[in-house]
Amino acid sequence: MNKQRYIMVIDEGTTSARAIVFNHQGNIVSMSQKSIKQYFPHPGWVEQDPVEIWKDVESALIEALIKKNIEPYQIQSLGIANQRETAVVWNKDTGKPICKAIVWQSKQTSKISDQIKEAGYSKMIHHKTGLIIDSYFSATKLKWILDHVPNAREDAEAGKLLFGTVDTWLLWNLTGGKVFATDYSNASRTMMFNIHTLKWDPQILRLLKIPSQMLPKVYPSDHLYGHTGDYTFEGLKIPITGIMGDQQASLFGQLALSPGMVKNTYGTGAFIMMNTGEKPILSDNGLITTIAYGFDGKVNYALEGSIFVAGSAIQWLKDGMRIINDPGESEVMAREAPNHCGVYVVPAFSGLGAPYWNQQTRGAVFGLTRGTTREEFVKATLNSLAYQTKDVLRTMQKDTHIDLKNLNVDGGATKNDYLMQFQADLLGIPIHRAVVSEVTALGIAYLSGLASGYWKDLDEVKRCGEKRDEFKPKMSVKERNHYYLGWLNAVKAAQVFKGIKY
Ligand SMILES: Nc1ncnc2c1ncn2[C@@H]1O[C@H](COP(=O)(O)OP(=O)(O)O)[C@@H](O)[C@H]1O
Ligand SMILES: O=P(O)(O)OC[C@H](O)CO
Repeated sequence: MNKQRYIMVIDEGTTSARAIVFNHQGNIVSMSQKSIKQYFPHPGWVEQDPVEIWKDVESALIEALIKKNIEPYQIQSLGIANQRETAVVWNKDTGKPICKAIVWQSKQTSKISDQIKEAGYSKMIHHKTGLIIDSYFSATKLKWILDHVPNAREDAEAGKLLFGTVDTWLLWNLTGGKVFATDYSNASRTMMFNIHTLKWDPQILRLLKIPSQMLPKVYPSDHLYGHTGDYTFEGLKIPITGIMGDQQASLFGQLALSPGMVKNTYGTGAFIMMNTGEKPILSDNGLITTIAYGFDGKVNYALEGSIFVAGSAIQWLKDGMRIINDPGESEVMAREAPNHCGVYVVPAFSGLGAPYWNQQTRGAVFGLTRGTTREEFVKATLNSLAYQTKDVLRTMQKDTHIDLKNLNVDGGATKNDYLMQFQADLLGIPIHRAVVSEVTALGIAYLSGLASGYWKDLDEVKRCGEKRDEFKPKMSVKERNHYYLGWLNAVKAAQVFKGIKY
C-alpha cells in the first residue's frame, strides 16, 4: 500500500479552478484545472454561477486524485485559496444561490459606492477596514443583491440567507452545509470587517443595511475549519486546515513573511502586496490595508496595490481584438516590435484601481501613427502591466519609505520573459520569478500543511521554495524615466476623457 501522504489545495481563481496535490518537497504531484464560465450580462458587469464554481472545484479535486491514483486517505489536509471579494448569497435550507455571484471585477455597484463616498463615509471606512470605497469590494455587491433580488432583504432579515466570499461557499459545500466560516484575509476584503477589532463592523452593517446573521464566522487562516463531508471523498473526513484569499496565499507562497517583503502576482489582475508585519499601515496615497493572514496565533497585515487588468488585457488581445491566438504569442510579437514605438495602452476596462481609484475611467490607446503595427500594439499592451506595477511600487515607497531591493513575482503572465525584462528595466531592480509556477497554491499548501503538522515549522517549509529566475535591469535611467513619463501622461489623459454613458 502506498503510504505517502500529501497536501491538497483548491486554488479557485477568477478564470479557472485548480486542484493541486503537493508532496513534502513542495513539488506538484498531481493537478487538475477547470475553466470558470464568465457572464457579462451588461457592459461593465461580471458574474459567475456559484453552482458551476462548486461543480468545477469538485470535479477538479476528484480528477487530481484519480490522475495519479492517489487515495483520499493519503491527503493529510486540504487548503482553500480563492478569488477574493466575489459575493455569493445562498439559501441556508436549500443550499441554492439566490442569484449569480457578483465578481470582484464587476462595476454594477459603482453608483452605490459613489453614494457612500458622497455621503462622507470614506474616512470612517478607510480607518476601520483599511479599504477605499469601491465597487471592487464585497459590501456594495451584497447590498445590491439585497436591494434587487426579489424577497432577498426580507429573507436575509428572517435568517434564511447566507453571504460568503468564494472560500465560504466552497467550505459550506465541502462540509455538506455544516460549516459557515471564512478567514481574516478574506473577511478583510469585504469592506464590512474591522481589521483592528477582527469583527464584522456594526456601524458599517447599519449603514449598508446588512443583517449580521447572514455573515460567516471569522477565524485565523490556519484554523481547523471542519472536515470534508459525507458527500465528497466517499465519506472520508479530510481536515480543512487553511483558508486564504489567493493574493495573500501567494504572499505566503513567496515566503514574503517579514515586514517590507513584496510580491506581485500577474494573473487576471495584478496584485502587489507588501508585508507590514503585525502593524496595519494606512496609506495616504491610494493603497489599501489588508490582513495578510492570521497564522500561528498572530495577525499579519499588508499594504496592497490592486491592478484590475493585467493578464486579462492579454486575454483581450486574443478574444476581443483577435490579434494573437494565445497569450504566449504576445512575447514573440513584442520582440518583433521596435524598441519603443511611443504607443501606450491604458487597459482601464473596469476603471482604474490603485493608486488612482477612478471607477469611471475606461481603456484608451495613445500615440498611434499611420505606421503603427499589430506588434507595437501588443507590446504596448504588455508594457502596461509593467507601468501599472511601477505606479503601485512608487506609491508603496512613498507610504513606507522602504526602498525595494528586488521584486518577487508569480502568476500566469510571468511566463513572458519579455515582460519580466521590461519590468526589471522599468523599475531598475532585479525581478525574481518563482520557479514553481503555482505559487498561490503552494502558499495555501504551506499554511494548511503547517496547521496539520505535515511540515514541522517554517524553517522546514523555507527549504522547499528557494529557487528563482532572475531578470536584471539593463536600461539606462534616462530611458526608463522617458518611457515612464509617457505612461503618466497617458493615464492622466485617459482619466480626462468623458465618453458616452451606457
Ligand atoms: N506568455 C504570457 N504572456 C502574457 N500573459 C500571459 C501569458 N500566459 C498567460 N498569460 C496571462 O495570464 C493570465 C492567467 O494567469 P493565472 O495566474 O492563471 O490567472 P488567474 O489566477 O487570475 O486565473 C491570463 O490572463 C493570461 O492572459
Ligand atoms: O483570480 P486572480 O488570481 O487574478 O485573483 C483575483 C483577486 O483575488 C481579486 O482580488
